[in-house]
Amino acid sequence: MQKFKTELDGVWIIEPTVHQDNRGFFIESYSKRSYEGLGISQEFVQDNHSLSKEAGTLRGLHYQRPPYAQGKLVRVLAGAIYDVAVDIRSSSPTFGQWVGVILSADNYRQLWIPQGFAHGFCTLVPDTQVSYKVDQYYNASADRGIAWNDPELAIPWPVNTPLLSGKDGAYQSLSVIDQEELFP
Ligand SMILES: Cc1cn([C@H]2C[C@H](O)[C@@H](COP(=O)(O)OP(=O)(O)O[C@H]3O[C@@H](C)C(=O)[C@@H](O)[C@H]3O)O2)c(=O)[nH]c1=O
Repeated sequence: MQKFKTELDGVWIIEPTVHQDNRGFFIESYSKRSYEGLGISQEFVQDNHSLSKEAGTLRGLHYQRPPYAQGKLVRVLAGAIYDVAVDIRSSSPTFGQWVGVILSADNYRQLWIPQGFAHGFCTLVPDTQVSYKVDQYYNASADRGIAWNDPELAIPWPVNTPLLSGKDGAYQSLSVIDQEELFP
């Protein structure tokens, strides 16, 4: 298992060791001791799993406001996504910057996104299934979002007219969100 830095402090790409044989493959998709060895020692309290039927489905950009902020360990079980983490730590020198990484069932890559980031992804192929562990429970009243097409973020999503939920079509740009709603 290896981890690779991204442009944003705290966000890591993880590549598990893949054991291939004549039947297929085997990976440890999470192991407390191995991830602690990589510096990811959060306790995960919830696992999430979503299916997006169409290519070009965009979910995001989502976060939970403090004190309910979530760290997320994201991977793809089927298909592929362009996965994005946006730094929303008000005191961060990289506030408002983002990283985008392709995660797929074929590359086995995972993205570790700690608390203090908004997260979103766009599917690259039909029937994409995404799974992620989170270190805080879901809290509907703390659920927040940033416009996927915020012109200041200018994220190069793979499609111009993604399939969105009603909620995701209505979020505002990061620059107009109150600092107390973000991460310290
Ligand atoms: C996120 C979440 C949603 N729900 C419910 C609320 C709603 O009825 C339904 C669908 O929720 P959403 O539309 O928010 O699902 P979705 O757009 O897939 O939201 C997810 O997007 C990605 C990018 C993330 O990073 C996640 O943390 C989460 O915000 O599921 C839960 O019960 N538990 C949860 O943890």
